[in-house]
Amino acid sequence: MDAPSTPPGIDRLDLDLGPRSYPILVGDGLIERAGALLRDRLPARRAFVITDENVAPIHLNPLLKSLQAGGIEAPHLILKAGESTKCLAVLEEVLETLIAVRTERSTTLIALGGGVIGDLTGFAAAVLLRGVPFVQIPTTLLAQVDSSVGGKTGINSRTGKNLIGAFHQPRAVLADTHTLDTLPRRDLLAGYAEVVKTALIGDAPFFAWLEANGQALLDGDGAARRHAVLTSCATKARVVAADEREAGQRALLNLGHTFGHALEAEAGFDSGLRHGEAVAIGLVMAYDTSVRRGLCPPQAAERVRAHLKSVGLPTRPGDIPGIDWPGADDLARHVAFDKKVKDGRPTFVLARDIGDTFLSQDLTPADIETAFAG
Ligand SMILES: NC(=O)c1ccc[n+]([C@@H]2O[C@H](COP(=O)([O-])OP(=O)(O)OC[C@H]3O[C@@H](n4cnc5c(N)ncnc54)[C@H](O)[C@@H]3O)[C@@H](O)[C@H]2O)c1
Ligand SMILES: O=C(O)C(=O)C[C@@H](O)[C@H](O)[C@H](O)COP(=O)(O)O
Ligand SMILES: [Zn+2]
Repeated sequence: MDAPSTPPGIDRLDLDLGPRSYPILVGDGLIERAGALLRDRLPARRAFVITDENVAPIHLNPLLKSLQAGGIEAPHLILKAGESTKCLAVLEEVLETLIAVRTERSTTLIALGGGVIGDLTGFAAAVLLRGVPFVQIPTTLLAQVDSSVGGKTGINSRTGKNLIGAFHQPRAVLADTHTLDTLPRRDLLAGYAEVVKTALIGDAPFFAWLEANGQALLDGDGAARRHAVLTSCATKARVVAADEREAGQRALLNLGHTFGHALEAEAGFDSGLRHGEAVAIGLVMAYDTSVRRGLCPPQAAERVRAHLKSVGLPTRPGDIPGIDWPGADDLARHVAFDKKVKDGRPTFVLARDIGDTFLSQDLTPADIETAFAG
């Protein structure tokens, strides 16, 4: 993609993937400027916006107005909000709608919403007509710092998280940091867990920065939010550029996720448990397990737990009200469905310290069950 100069007030990063490279634009008010920012980046001035019932009343009209002003024709579809939307039945509804309105190969799908809408829309774009372009307009902290970047798209199977999907990179990411002002606190916090994860995998100074500034970020400090979004996207872009399809080191971005995905699946995708909450608990499990195996100093695990707790994130399954958890043995068995299982053995991301993580196939079934038992 060409690299036209970035308009004032907007920060730009680039995910470098040769012909599939794309810009990540971060700033306040990007939705109102989307038409101007996208008009010369799309293969045709034809798009289709997919969003959800919570985002639509707040952010859809400004986007449609802006697209129209940019000469981009864009019908839209509004889906039910929440994790249970990331499923085959809704994917079918989306695809049949897109086919019925005669979507062409040069029509760009626009995902306006959080990670659920981004993952589902991206996957629809990957398979419709064997692939159409798509753009991410992430409206949650989680989507701005993580899910909109990197091209992992997909849905949940009845059994497990993201088990049906494809790598399909967006043409551009427009992260409008103003949208975070309307995000419910619980979802803001859930997104913050992925920021912490990003720091923990390889950036100890960023973790220290979060210990000092995380609360301000959560309380609405615009400069802190922008710094966190840019730092997280820069790390993610670097990791993905080096290993787009997770042949190796990209799996570090899965820190806490093997535990977290088992929690999400066993709780049920309609339980209300947020992905970021499961990741927060999974981060603690990964650090505690690393301590138990003698790999990591206990002070590092304590810092992780203390920081997550201090901002109000859960650190144990029991911290989430209203979920009837299965036993640790059932949770441990769920790990067999993880996409990182190789030769029948699960791969975990373990830690040597804050900002120092590595992949391991050495955990025993007993280690895993102990982790879930807490
Ligand atoms: N593809 C990836 O690399 C990747 C990375 C991390 C997470 N994920 C996936 O992302 C999903 C979680 O994403 P999420 O946390 O954004 O959840 P989400 O998409 O369900 O959004 C959270 C809630 O916030 C509402 N919302 C969104 N933006 C809003 C706004 N600006 N104002 C008011 N309400 C708003 C939504 O309607 C929803 O109710 C999970 O399915 C997870 O597996 C994917
Ligand atoms: O982009 C990645 O790579 C990640 O692992 C980011 C994760 O935060 C994200 O939850 C992702 O969807 C997990 O991917 P999965 O392959 O474990 O389903
Ligand atoms: Zn995640």
